[in-house]
Amino acid sequence: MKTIIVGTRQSALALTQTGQVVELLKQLAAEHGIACQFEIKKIVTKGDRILDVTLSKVGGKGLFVKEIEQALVDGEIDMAVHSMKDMPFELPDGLVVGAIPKREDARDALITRGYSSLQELPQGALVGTSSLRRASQLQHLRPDLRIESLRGNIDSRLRKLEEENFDAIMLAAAGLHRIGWQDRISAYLPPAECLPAVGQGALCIECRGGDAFVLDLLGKFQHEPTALAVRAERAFLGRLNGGCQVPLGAYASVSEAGSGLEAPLLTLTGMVGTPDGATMLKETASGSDPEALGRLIADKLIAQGAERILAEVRE
Ligand SMILES: NCc1[nH]cc(CCC(=O)O)c1CC(=O)O
Repeated sequence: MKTIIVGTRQSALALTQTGQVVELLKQLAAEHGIACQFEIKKIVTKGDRILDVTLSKVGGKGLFVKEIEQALVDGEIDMAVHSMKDMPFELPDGLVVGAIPKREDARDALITRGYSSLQELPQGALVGTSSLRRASQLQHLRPDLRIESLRGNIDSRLRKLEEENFDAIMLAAAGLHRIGWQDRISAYLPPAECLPAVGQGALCIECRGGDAFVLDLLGKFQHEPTALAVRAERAFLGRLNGGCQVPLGAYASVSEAGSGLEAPLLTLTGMVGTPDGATMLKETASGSDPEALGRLIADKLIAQGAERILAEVRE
């Protein structure tokens, strides 16, 4: 019997989502009469080793995926489960996205000490986040809030909420849902208030482009509406040379076409803002070609000065 070795980071979230993916793949394989078994292999990435430094200062793309991709190229693993939002725009030679499964909640969540919404936070409240995207949008809505850096895995960030006197922190809802901690969420921020990171809530299953066995299995795991939305968001990201360390967000929704004959319609909103939230560029458009739509929104923001904002942040 064929053994598929699945590589993952070793954070609580990574292990949980990889375990969930493997369970679903086992069911799929059984349904299709594909004989295989799975083995999970934990890999430590650079992003895991330097959890005490702000990501935008560490620099470099793909902090959470590089070592795992190397293991794929070297044949030490056959498949990798990543959070889509951690994926750089370009994949190394020889590797492909084998499947994009159905998206979890894409929204950001606010976890507070006793407040039930962003609006309810007291004047000058202290909010922990190391994401420039979250900081920019929070400061845009509430210029009075004080924002301080907060890194670490989900579990350690929740601990720091108590230990380091934050009034609130922000995390992706998807991660909290996956590890069963949804009851810690005080409020969800709708995309109209806070656009999520490109690909947030989605997973990326990566494999070798020449591995027909794995590609065949993963092909049955793909969720087409999610894949279309992620393609549009990542086309936007690619045009702006973005990573997860710049104040840029995007969210695409997909409406299934009525008759089933025409292509599904995508609606994409993208934003680029200054870290202090004073300038907030945002555009929305609809279309059926995900790459064209992503580039269109990026070009609209570039025409308003998005590249200047991103260049200043990268310096
Ligand atoms: N940058 C870290 C990261 N990468 C993926 C997730 C979980 C959510 C997801 O799968 O999108 C998180 C944590 C967070 O932002 O709260």
